[in-house]
Amino acid sequence: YMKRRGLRRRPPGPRGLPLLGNVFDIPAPSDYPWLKYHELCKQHGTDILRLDALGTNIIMIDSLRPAVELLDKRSSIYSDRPRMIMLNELAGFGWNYGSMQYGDDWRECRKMTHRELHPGALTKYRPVLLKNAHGFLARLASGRGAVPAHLKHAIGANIMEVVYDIEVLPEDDPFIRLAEAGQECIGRSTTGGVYLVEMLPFLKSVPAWFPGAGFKRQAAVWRRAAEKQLHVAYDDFLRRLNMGEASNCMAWSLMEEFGTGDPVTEKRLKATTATVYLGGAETSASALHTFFLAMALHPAVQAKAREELDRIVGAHRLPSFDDFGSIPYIDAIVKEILRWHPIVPILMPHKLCEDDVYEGYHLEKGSIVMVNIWAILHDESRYTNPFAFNPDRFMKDGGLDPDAFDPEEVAFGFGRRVCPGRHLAYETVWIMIASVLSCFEIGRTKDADGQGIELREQFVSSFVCEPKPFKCEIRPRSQQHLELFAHP
Ligand code: HEM
Repeated sequence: YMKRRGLRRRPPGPRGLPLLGNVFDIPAPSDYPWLKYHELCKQHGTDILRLDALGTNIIMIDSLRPAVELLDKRSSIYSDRPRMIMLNELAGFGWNYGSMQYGDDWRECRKMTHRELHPGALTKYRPVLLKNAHGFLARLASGRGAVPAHLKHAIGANIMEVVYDIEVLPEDDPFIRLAEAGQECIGRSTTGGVYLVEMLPFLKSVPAWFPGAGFKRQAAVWRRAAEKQLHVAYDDFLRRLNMGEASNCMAWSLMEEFGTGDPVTEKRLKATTATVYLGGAETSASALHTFFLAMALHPAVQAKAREELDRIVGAHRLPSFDDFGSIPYIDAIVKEILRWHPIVPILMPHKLCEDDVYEGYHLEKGSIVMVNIWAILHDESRYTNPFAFNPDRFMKDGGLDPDAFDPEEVAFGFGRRVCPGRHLAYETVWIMIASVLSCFEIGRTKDADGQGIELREQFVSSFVCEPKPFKCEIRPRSQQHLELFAHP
């Protein structure tokens, strides 16, 4: 057997050190790992790279073909997740089905989510998305506060109402704050290479006071956030349900459908709603933050979008979901936002649960498989001039070009783990963008001499990627446009 094993060809990668393998080749999360991994793949002339992290194989996929071939077409063996000790076991997020291992609990949670968030079911939540988009316009018109905070509020408001029928407070809402804490924990604990405990599971039993066991103290803090996120909103929903006050929302429909008599079902229902709350509260806000930067940098794109909005929607009403599918340039902007600086540049890790062979390479059972989403969406053979923000790349003869490769195929992941919130995310981002561009112009902030101050295309390096803080000016297009929505 050893002999056969020795003959098996593994995917290329940097030569590792004895025992430690490639721990020093694994890019730090703060170091734009998608750029580093792409570089490594180029150095080794491969689009499927192998690294050894203390005995665990990491397979990093750098192009579309192997991603689709393995994660989509062979999804029955590529849909597990690694153990994620920090997140699932130490920090108490084991209920989060996004990081749960493949199995019945995960499958049932996904089914529950799909039932509520597939495109047909989503139409019942469109009024919520529209209302919160208008609330966002009012906040922009107020001239107070910063865009990212308004975005987090609008997206948080959507998710709380869709999932639990909870109306959030105008400021400082505790449910939104909880979601932020949860996101921070996920972001910091899942980025490969952060916590040594992932690679050396025996460290899990080191007591928290032991020098170097800072991860345990951190986990204890996150554990409280994890507990709250699972229980607080759900309990609030149950309380209102008992008083006959909770109405149509995800928790309510799932309860109608599945009942709560059975404790296993109730556990799954609670985990499903909490996972959607966790997964849905930040990602779309980051995408929209990217949108504001792109618009401040590209006035011509705004002008073109406004021209289309004026022609299709007119100047006397705001866009609504009746226009969904009929303003192609807005879809082109959404697609380009997903592509230009992908919100999740490196796919959440999948785990291969059987030995497999791809193009003569042996891929070992237990390997952690990741995809460089950023690299696929910047592949020059697919997108000319990939670093430029250019929605027109998706347009042809005034409509969407059916031959342009759609970033949605990649930006939301692959196979059985594909993002279950992708339609909700798309519709949310779409209505927000259409609404904002109908009423406002986004421009550079001017300095004392009336010159636009320099604006940089800089992004944070983290699991969920968004622009670094920047200043821009948001001007209503006219008084008439302001009168299209209620504002204080
Ligand atoms: C622009 C917004 C979004 C982007 C770019 C995005 C992207 C992703 C990606 C790349 C994955 C990993 C898929 C994989 O492992 O193959 C994922 C998983 C997930 N997303 Fe999203 N997402 C977005 C919005 C949302 C929203 C709004 C929700 C909630 C409704 C959500 C809920 C989830 C959940 C629960 C998972 C885990 C799925 C599983 O492991 O089975 N996401 N998302």
